[in-house]
Amino acid sequence: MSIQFEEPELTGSYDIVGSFPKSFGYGLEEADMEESPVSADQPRILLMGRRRSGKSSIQKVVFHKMSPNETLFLESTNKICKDDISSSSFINFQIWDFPGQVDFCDPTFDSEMIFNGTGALIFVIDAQDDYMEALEKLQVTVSRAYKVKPDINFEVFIHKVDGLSDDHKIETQRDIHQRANDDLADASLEKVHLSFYLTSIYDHSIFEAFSKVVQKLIPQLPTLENLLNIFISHSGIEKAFLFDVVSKIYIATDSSPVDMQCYELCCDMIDVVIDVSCIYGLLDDGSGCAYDKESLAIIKLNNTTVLYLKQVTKFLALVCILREESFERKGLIEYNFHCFRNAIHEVFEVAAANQSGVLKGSDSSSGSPKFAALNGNGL
Ligand SMILES: Nc1nc2c(ncn2[C@@H]2O[C@H](COP(=O)(O)OP(=O)(O)OP(=O)(O)O)[C@@H](O)[C@H]2O)c(=O)[nH]1
Repeated sequence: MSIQFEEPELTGSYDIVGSFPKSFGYGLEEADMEESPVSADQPRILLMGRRRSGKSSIQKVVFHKMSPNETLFLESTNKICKDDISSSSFINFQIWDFPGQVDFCDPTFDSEMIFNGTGALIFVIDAQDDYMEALEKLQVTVSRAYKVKPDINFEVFIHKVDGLSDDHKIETQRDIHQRANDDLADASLEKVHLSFYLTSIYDHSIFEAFSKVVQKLIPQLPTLENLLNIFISHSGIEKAFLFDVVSKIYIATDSSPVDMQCYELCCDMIDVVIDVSCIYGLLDDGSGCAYDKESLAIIKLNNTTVLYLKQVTKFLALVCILREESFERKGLIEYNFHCFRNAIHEVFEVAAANQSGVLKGSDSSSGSPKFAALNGNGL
């Protein structure tokens, strides 16, 4: 495998002890750009479930780069932990990690306040344990939340599946799916939709699942997918992901199916780029950014595949997979990337303007970007 990096002057100060830099050092040139896909009052993603089901581990591994083995030493959570990740991530949500023993009958539990600002409720079930009690708790939790805010997305993580055989995983998912929906029907809540995911912190499944949860909360998702589709079809690219760099959650991808191996390859590429930048890209005094608007990396694999990463905004990166022969038209890809990047900026500028009540004129995202076609003609 040959690795070719094009990393112009990366500067910044980082603590690189086995984790992502805390001060990510985003380029000041974009500091004034509002990237939030959601309103300023920050909707929440709640992590609920029984004790020791793995809630804090999920939050630490996905958003704080904790290694899965370190989660063995996490102490039990005994009060609601509110984590605001918006300063380092595109994802402008608060993650609220609930203690497993939370009691809905407790008068101090203010369900109105807790569920009202909630976008998604993730209920974590330990698949290695007896899940009957967890299912009871799921039903009570969903009933409570649905009463307060019926449009919450209810997401069920069937977690710790690393300990299960493939057959056992499928059987467990089928059983939990069936029982959970039966319980809701018994409570006359058959119209509530639950989504199920098989997850583990020991592989990329937790990132994939979180990606899907977050995507449902991004109002601009159809526009982003559309832009990615146009970009790849005009550039000879096989697959493209728009990544939140700090969490490795993909906030959008083109409409071709997601292959887990491709996703893992792209996640690994982000790790390599940021690690190399942190180690070799900073100035001697430790100042600068590990990831800025010049960040670009190209990795050629020994199977005629090329990985291409480029900065889109201070939190987002486009990571593409393409064939070596398509990469011969590098100029075309770069030109189309430029159009794509501008379009993404417009999408979020319009979103920010809408949030602040200032509507942009006809030069908004509704105008389609002028991508060049594979034969080189403008569209
Ligand atoms: N095998 C396996 N173990 C996991 C996984 N996720 C978490 N764990 C382990 O599960 C245990 C409990 O994890 P926590 O994250 O503390 O669980 P919690 O739900 O936050 O627990 P409370 O704070 O008590 O509610 C830890 O020992 C983790 O290492 C997983 O995907 N696979």
